[in-house]
Amino acid sequence: SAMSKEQRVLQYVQQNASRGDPDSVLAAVDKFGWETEWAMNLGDVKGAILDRFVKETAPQTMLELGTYMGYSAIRIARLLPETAKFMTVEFDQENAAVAREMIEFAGLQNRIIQITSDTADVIPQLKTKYDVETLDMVFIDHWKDVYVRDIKLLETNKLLRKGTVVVADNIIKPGAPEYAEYVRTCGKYDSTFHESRFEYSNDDIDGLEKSVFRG
Ligand SMILES: Oc1cc(-c2ccc(F)cc2)cc2nccnc12
Ligand SMILES: [Mg+2]
Repeated sequence: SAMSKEQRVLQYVQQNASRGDPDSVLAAVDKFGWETEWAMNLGDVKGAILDRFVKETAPQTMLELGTYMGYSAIRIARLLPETAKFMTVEFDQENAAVAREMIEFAGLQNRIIQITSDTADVIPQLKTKYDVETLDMVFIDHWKDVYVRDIKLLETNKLLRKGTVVVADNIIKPGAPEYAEYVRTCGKYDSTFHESRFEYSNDDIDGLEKSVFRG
């Protein structure tokens, strides 16, 4: 059967990037996104903001909700030391399969623990099954209507500690208003909005919310 868009992106990466070179993989995905087919990766513009947050935080334990094709997992993992523990969770089996190959092509399969499951099932297992004590950083980029459910699950499962940095994509487009309202008003976070551009768009506005848990 014909290839999916995600498989076309993977093929473009395999034919145009250098194996074991994460920056060339990111550049290829971004070139494809700008010039050929839009896709819902974080992209280069918002990606540069996430890079800055990851460098500032230098997390030893990191969690990503929503792997998609693996683009932001590669963005994050390329900045982490060998000793860091980084888990990324994807529910869709086909996207997870593309991500596994993209991460392997980038040579980062030893830096990334890829989990194919529902985040609601994984979060309560992180301490017991994945040997996590608390998380230094979280990147939320899956379905907007489960952002609030999942950050509350992180809280109730005692996975956040004073200073844990939670970054969320798509605050404007498609929008996560309940999430923004929650982190900005519940009193548990110091939250700031970082305006940017929607992925592979010169016109549409989007942005990342950065919320530091007060402990
Ligand atoms: O960055 C994103 C953008 C969109 C999206 C799709 C279609 C539109 F028209 C607008 C926005 C969906 C997303 N789902 C999960 C994670 N990230 C997403
Ligand atoms: Mg997104």
